[in-house]
Amino acid sequence: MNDIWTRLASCRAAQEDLRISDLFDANPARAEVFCTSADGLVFDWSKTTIDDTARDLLLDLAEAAGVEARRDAMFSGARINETENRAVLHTALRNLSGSVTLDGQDVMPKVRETFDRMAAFAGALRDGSYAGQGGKITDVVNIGIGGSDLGPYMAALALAPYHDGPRTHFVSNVDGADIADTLRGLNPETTLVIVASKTFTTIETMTNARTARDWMAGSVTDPAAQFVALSSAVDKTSEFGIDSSRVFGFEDWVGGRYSVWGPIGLSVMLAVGADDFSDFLAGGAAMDAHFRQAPLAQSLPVLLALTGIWHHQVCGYPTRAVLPYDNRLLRLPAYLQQLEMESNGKRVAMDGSDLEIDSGPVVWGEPGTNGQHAFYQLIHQGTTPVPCEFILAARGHEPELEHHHILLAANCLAQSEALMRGRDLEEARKLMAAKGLTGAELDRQARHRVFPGNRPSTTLLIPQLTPFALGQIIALYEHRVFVEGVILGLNSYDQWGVELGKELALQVEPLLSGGMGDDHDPSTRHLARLFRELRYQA
Ligand SMILES: O=P(O)(O)OC[C@H]1O[C@](O)(CO)[C@@H](O)[C@@H]1O
Repeated sequence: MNDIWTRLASCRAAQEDLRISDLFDANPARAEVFCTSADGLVFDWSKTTIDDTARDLLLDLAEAAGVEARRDAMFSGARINETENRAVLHTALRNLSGSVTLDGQDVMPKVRETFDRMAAFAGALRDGSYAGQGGKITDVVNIGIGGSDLGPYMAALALAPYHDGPRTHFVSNVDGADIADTLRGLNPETTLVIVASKTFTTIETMTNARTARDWMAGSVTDPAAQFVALSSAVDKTSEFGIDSSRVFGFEDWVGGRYSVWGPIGLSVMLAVGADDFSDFLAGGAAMDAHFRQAPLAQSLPVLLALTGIWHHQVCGYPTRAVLPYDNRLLRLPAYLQQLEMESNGKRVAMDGSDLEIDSGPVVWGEPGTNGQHAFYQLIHQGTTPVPCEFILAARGHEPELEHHHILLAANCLAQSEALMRGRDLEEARKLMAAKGLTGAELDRQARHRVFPGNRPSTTLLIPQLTPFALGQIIALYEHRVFVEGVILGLNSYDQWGVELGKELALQVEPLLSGGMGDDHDPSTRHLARLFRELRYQA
């Protein structure tokens, strides 16, 4: 592999004066050749500096890393999460007719049974046969954090046009403002609280769950009857007092950030119904089938991963932006931040050695067109290129507002064109001359109006943001993370990097109420003292 990395570096070095537009001149079919589709999803990666040589080397890299063998190992239930000795089988949650054996046992009967229980509960809640102590459930509050919040929250917003169940709310932050603002205005007698936590020990979630239970107990005689638990620690859910009929469990082979497909997605199922939720699963399963069957050169997850590797590890661009031109994908960037950065933000390889190459990039983003009026200035004219990943649906859900959708789409395509094309000094000078400027002032003003261009982007085009398409998109990004992780040689499925801060928070807490805390550094002790002083000032 080292040899391929070296050749990739040389290939990039040889591109010093290359402009993406030159690649289109050299190959009139580039727009079609560097555009790959699967099951209605179109991935355009032509507006990048990946030329034929780079593409072939990147594909060699995927092959040399053993992506296909590792992929097959994942789907077959091998314990590829080696630092936690766990299988990685979230894909089983979306392929209900499949069969997967783990330690000699078929895991699917339990998965199907849990799905059926979820669907029955969702049906009962939606038709009112399961009700709160004040009548039909009107509001559902999902309490969770990280993967127990970001996935369902993102999906519930994305599927708003399909939402015909109770209102859904999401509380994640331990900041009391989050739960206070959410519960204010809700009726405890018609509210269902979902405690979503894989471990059922996460301090933020358990603190919020207890606060919600106290809130409920102020109004109803049996608060626990309006609580549901989603967890892989089923024993802990009974300690909390939730009846086993409203506990939906899952196994440790479902990672937190990969868990929206199972019980953690219950809030989404309550909102849109079991049929639409099944379509979401079907979209994920269709992407799984594509990933397993398509050759590397035709595989959307592989190509998305390889553009990521090219931009970050080869070109050295430190971040990438995810820019959905779809307001309902508002939480997709936040969701992908956890998916990508918690999975691939690591400095040690699977075998315990230091990673010899940069791990995953910083991921960030915001829906267009809002981002255009905020940070696109930097994307167009800042000194560091930001590879942009545009996402666009051909159809919206508001036929009466079609002109909005056309404008939205025009902006999306215009941005990727502008990023690639740029505007040179000569053109900028002409613009300034047309405004009547001359001499040094013309030069000065023109320079500010130059766009360097040659900035890479990809575009994912979907027919419409349906439950099926959302499932495809999420599974696509999950597998992209997997492929990048295999190429980098790290374990995408653990998250040891979140532990130290959690441990120290428990030790800092007494310091804030006046404890000695000699174990802490001078700055932390000083800040804690200032915090106490400010807190107790009148
Ligand atoms: O579902 P749990 O166990 O409450 O964990 C929540 C989140 O905390 C983490 O473990 C670390 O922040 C995430 O991986 C996970 O999604």
